[in-house]
Amino acid sequence: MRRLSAAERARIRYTYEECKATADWLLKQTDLCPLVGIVCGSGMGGLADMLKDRVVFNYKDIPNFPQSTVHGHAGRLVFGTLKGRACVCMQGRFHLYEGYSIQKITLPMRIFKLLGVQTVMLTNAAGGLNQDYKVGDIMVLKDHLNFPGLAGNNPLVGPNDERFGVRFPCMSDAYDRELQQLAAEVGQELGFGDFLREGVYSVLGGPSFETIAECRMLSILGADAVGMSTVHEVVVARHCGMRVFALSLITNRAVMDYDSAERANHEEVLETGKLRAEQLERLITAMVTRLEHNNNYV
Ligand SMILES: O=P(O)(O)O[C@H]1O[C@H](CO)[C@@H](O)[C@H]1O
Ligand code: HPA
Repeated sequence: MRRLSAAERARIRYTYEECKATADWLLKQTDLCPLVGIVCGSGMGGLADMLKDRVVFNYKDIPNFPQSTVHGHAGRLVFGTLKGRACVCMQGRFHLYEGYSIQKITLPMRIFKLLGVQTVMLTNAAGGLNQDYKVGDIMVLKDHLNFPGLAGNNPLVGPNDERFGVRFPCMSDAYDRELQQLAAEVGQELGFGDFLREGVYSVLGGPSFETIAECRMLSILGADAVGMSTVHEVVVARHCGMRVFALSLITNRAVMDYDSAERANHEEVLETGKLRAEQLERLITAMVTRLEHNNNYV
């Protein structure tokens, strides 16, 4: 992991004007006006490679942007086209456990909004809690359990700028139902029915993986998968009015049994990402293509 400077750590949030300056800086250097923003989960950075006519920015060169510190998150913002549709893709996301503030790890969502993005497609690697899930399943998120948020760590804590959104945003419609339906249709057409699921994602702070008792608790509470990301981005994306689609690649089975010899580890997470890379790319591409054919979707 790269060491963070004291100044990088200290900064908590950015103003509307600072976010706008970052978005304008990016827009000045590309002719593309992306309507779709994609976030690559751990080991899923290959999704960014499917873009054509790419303009690539390293996070370290983007004003106000944090830096990626996690293996499997390259740290590049990639503009490009997917079947003619202008997209922007985060090849690497930020997590709470990297030491950034929750406002800072979600800054890219506000930059997406100011770039003109209308639909955000988030991906993540997650541990499967649902006993029916297998490693390699793709779970479309229909809802979440926001544990940091329930404990007061919500990215919208602090002064609210109405130019982004309202003080008290609704979250009962966080995951766009039409986009969930679209994923189901496209998944069937691609022959992915056997490994496409829908479920509830629970987010914890990490970076330690869960104990057996924690996994059992999450399962009892209705979670189908567990991870350390995505939900914070969803809250900020919804606050500023973007439509959200999210999926989890089940990279490992959460350990629920004291007799189990399984141990969660990041290497397995990255390996599973590689195994399903092609199907993930096909699903996202087909969905984006369908967005293009129906303006109601964006
Ligand atoms: O959620 P993404 O970024 O895919 O990463 C997941 O993979 C890492 C653990 O292996 C954690 O960061 C977890 O959140
Ligand atoms: N727990 C938390 N985060 C994860 C996991 C897990 O089992 N797998 C991938 N990300």
